[in-house]
Amino acid sequence: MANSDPIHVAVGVIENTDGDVFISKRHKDLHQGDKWEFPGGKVEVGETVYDALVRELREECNISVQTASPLTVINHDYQDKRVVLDVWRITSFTGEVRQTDGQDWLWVPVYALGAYQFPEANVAIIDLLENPL
Ligand SMILES: Nc1nc2c([nH]c(=O)n2[C@H]2C[C@H](O)[C@@H](COP(=O)(O)OP(=O)(O)OP(=O)(O)O)O2)c(=O)[nH]1
Ligand SMILES: [Mg+2]
Repeated sequence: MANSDPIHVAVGVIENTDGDVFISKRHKDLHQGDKWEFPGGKVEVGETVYDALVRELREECNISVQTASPLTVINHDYQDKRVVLDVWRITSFTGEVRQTDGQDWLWVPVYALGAYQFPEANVAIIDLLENPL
């Protein structure tokens, strides 16, 4: 188990009107590189997780989150790093979703998410999307 404090990450599940979910591919040099992810990033000092969610989705996908609801919180130990993924479903936003930093991106129907390689912590998120409580 990694000794350092876990990294708190705000993660957004964005759905379009067809019910497809936006995913993008992490740069190969990053932690968990070359895997698909939901947009998001680290909560900074002095920020709430919701602030971080809004900021990251503006930075990474060019949208203004209007409302979002908490979906789940995933604690995961990658051995080299521990993460707490604070996952939100984006319930309304303005702007047009686009990838802003050159990563590959896709809209994928929920039932097809299983065909993409995500970091291990995402398995529980995808399971929840496929089988809502
Ligand atoms: N954004 C995101 N991160 C994820 C997902 N699944 C998962 O395990 N992670 C992990 C990978 C990283 O260790 C961490 C997110 O860190 P990050 O490097 O993307 O954070 P960031 O966007 O703030 O990046 P940076 O400013 O530090 O470059 O969470 C996911 O679906 N989305
Ligand atoms: Mg990020």
